[in-house]
Amino acid sequence: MKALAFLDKLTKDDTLPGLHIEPIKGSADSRIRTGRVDRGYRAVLFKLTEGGAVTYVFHGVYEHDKANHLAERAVLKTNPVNGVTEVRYVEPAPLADWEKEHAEYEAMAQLEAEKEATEGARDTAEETVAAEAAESAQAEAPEPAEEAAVVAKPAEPEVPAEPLLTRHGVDATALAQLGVDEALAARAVQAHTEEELLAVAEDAEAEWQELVLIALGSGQGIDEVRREFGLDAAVDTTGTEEQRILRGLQHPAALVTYTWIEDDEELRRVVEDGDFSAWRVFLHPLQKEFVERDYNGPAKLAGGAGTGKTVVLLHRARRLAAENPEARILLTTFTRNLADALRRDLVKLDPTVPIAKQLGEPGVHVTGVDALVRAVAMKAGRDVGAATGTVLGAEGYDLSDRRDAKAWSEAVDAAGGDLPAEVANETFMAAEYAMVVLPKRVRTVEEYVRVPRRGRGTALNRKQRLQVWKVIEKYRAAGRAKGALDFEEIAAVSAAYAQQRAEGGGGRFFDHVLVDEGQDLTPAKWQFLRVMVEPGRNDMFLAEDTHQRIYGQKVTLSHYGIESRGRSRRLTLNYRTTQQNLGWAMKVLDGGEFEDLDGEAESHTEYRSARSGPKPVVLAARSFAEELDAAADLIAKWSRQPGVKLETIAVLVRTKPTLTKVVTGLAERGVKIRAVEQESVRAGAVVGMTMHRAKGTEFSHVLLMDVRDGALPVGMRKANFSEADLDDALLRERSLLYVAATRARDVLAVSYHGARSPLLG
Ligand SMILES: Nc1ncnc2c1ncn2[C@@H]1O[C@H](COP(=O)(O)OP(=O)(O)OP(=O)(O)O)[C@@H](O)[C@H]1O
Repeated sequence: MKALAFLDKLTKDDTLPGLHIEPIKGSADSRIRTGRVDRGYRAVLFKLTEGGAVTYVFHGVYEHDKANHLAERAVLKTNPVNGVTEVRYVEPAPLADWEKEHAEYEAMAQLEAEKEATEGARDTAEETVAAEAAESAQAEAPEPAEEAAVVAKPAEPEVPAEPLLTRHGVDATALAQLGVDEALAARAVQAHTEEELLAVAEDAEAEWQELVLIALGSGQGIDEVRREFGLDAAVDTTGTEEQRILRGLQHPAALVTYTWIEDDEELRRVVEDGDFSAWRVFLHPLQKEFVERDYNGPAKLAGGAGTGKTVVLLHRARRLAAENPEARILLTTFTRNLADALRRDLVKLDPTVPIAKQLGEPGVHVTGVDALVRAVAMKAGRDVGAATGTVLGAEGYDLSDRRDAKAWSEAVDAAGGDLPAEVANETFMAAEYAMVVLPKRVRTVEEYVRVPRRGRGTALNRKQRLQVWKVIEKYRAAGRAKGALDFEEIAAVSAAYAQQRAEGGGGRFFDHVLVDEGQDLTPAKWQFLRVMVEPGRNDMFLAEDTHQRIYGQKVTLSHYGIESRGRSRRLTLNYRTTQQNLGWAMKVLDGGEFEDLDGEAESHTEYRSARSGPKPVVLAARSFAEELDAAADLIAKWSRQPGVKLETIAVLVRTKPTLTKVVTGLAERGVKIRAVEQESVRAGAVVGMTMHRAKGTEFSHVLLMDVRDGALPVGMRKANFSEADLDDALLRERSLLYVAATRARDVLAVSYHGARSPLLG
């Protein structure tokens, strides 16, 4: 906070007396300056003067003596191989210590910030300040949790004979050609395991070098890394040193560390917020590319949990809105809670982004996809008849009436026949309807016996198809009698209406469509989103993580008219959680087979984090009461740690009834906990949530409870499931545990009583 106030004053006037900007005698770089942040801490900066303009490069805030120690040795220069501007030290220094103190300072500043009022309006900046990312207090590695009652620790993997980078075909020469420091490269090529490489990478003085090593260690090809970080361009050596340094600060690799605070409005916002949320300012080069690039058709961004897919969508929405204030931009996702979070974060990113409240208004319209489907259906009004005719072969539905949950089993009973149990059940029928019948607009038995059933795991012969259609007819007849539609039907009807409206010259509802959590959408919803926008430049941008599919069936977009192949890329660096938590979560995925929305096999082995922390703890108990005791103790311990607020601790469980029991049980043991369902998280209590509700959220400490055999995977009536439906249901349970585990930023713990869940391996 104080660092931000310092930066703010500096952009106004660097001669302000309170700043005490001073050179250091005998410093290795004559540009170095230190400035007063408060009694005990000083900022370290470089002052560049070029063509009469002054630019400060903000290096960080340190305790007084360390600041001087650093300032004596730090040198700002460009990397001779690639031109990236970096800070180097004339002699190796114990950076880790300084960083620790830096983080302590941030934690202290955070506490003080709570007491202090934020400063008011700002004047226009005269200088430009390139600010280095301030390590946030939350990035501080917490104390390892004590491993009480631990029964299961992950087995230590065997160390392979060949070093990690050698196995990926990378040697010291290749690293030198990228511009990685010789000493760092020499150590990196010796690392045998990912953990060792991560430890080496953490010592990199330049952040881009750390990220490059992590990317190469995860198996990313060297050419791809070179392209991603802009290391393939020829170095421009013209001009003065000052000019080269300024140019090197604009390099894609430098922009992971430096940003330009020229825009006073931007700085004011960051200062007033009292937190320098890195995601608002610093993007990974690949994230930046996704924000800025134009695509001639639907583009897809895949990526593991916490790789910043949502961050990219928010920046992209803002970019599109800034480029064309008249543009109608849809930012949508699966649930209302997630849409609310997207809206909040978009406003946080930039309160000047126009938010469209009504369908058809210019600006960014942020809404859950079901709400949008209904809004479009309501718009259709009387015109909806033609659309229901196209989809269902009948008219006269009331769009506000929903089907009830038992409708499928009633239809199965009413149709009779001798279908095998694994077909004659609600799960199979609802999926057949959503995956084949509705998206293919099947209205008659003749159409149904001929329709391709691509992607459906269970084959049906002609006789079985006739019988399945009987069930579907019963289902439709019951709906018609009530005039009611289910969620999928209304999406298909709204899609048909929007299509007919566009074909009749009525135009589209949006100019750009951005979708988060795409893996959870059904075919009818994809078809609906497809017709919201005219095919063409920047029409659709989709973010997905197939490993996080926890609803519905696997969808291949090209089957439903959305062709993103050739415009698909993947983010692999996890910004949210530690390597230890991520490693644990990825092990959960090991037993499953996954395909993305392009129908390509998706692996999770490339996901990495640059952060380190304690290993996840698994607590075993003999009874539910004992599990609650252990959980209450653990939460009490977490909440006593400095800086940990209750609402940053979450307890996640598989089902709503378990949530009720856990919240009651923990409250009886003195834990201040609140169950959170539709509403958003409020301060002052530990958060209890179902794992489904936790999708898209994050907490510093996460405890997954009741992860026992019989509770996760949740009990299924297995006899009634076809093999394919059972496999898919189990895959979703696996994904759910992965989603839940990847909500933890710093500390993850898992508990169960009785026998552990088979998903724990
Ligand atoms: N470039 C960045 N710099 C710093 N932090 C970042 C960056 N990108 C993302 N983050 C942070 O990482 C976390 C995860 O980001 P985000 O929610 O966008 O990821 P996601 O891929 O959508 O995750 P999930 O699929 O798990 O919901 C957030 O706390 C976000 O602020």
